[in-house]
Amino acid sequence: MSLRFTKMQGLGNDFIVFDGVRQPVDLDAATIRRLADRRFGIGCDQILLVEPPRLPNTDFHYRIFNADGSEVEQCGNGARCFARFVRDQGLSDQDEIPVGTAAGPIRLYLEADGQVRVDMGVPRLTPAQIPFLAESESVTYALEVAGETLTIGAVSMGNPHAVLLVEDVESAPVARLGPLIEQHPRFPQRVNAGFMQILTSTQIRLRVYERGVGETLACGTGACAAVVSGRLRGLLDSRVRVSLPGGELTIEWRGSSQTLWMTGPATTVFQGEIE
Ligand SMILES: N[C@H](CCC[C@H](N)C(=O)O)C(=O)O
Repeated sequence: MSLRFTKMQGLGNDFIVFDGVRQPVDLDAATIRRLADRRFGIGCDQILLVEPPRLPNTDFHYRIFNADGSEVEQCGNGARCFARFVRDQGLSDQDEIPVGTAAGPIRLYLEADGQVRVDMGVPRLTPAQIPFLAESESVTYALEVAGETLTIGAVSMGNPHAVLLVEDVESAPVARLGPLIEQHPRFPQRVNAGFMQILTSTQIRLRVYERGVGETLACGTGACAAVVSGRLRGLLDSRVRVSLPGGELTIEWRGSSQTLWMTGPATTVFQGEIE
């Protein structure tokens, strides 16, 4: 069976996007791993699948698979590429696109300048919502990792994130601590690990070791989670520029039960067909 696909990227976080509305797409974990492989397959961080709507008042359903084959609840850079894809493929002619995900509905807005703005919903902070094993909700938690006691924030944007403060992202021990945090037993669904350097109250630098992938050039939900954690710690304002290795996102969050907004680019790289 041959499948048409579109290769896309958001700040270097790259995706294979399949139209599951006009062609039947059935992806098992082994197929996903092979498609995502950068030598034996097409190569990507995540696979995005566009499907007919499942939730009321949505135009599409949005499924996300990590390169390791795991299906996950949310992907921020992918959401922006999703909006660009459905417009460019003629699946939608709207500038505002309500989309259902495993984490609930989000709304995508195609902006005049080509950027995409996403209503990412309200951050989830209780241990049960992350999920994270902790006695009670706290702004930060102590996490024992390889004999060290780390101070982390724990935030869900539908998918789980642990956020550490570091002095300098360049020298942060991402390769050493990333996998240890990702697999930590207190995160029963594993976790994405963000390493945040606060530059000012309106600008941070961030590197993310992503669950199911490893370090990526950018992580949209990771940027959201980092700003939430920084703001809860009293270190960040409500509008923050997040500089990731692959480029910059703008995150806006007014705190508590307010919705969080992410704005950034979405780029089509090439289209193809694969057996
Ligand atoms: N690795 C993430 C999914 C992709 C998130 C990231 N690519 C983004 O832009 O939000 C997880 O397992 O929850």
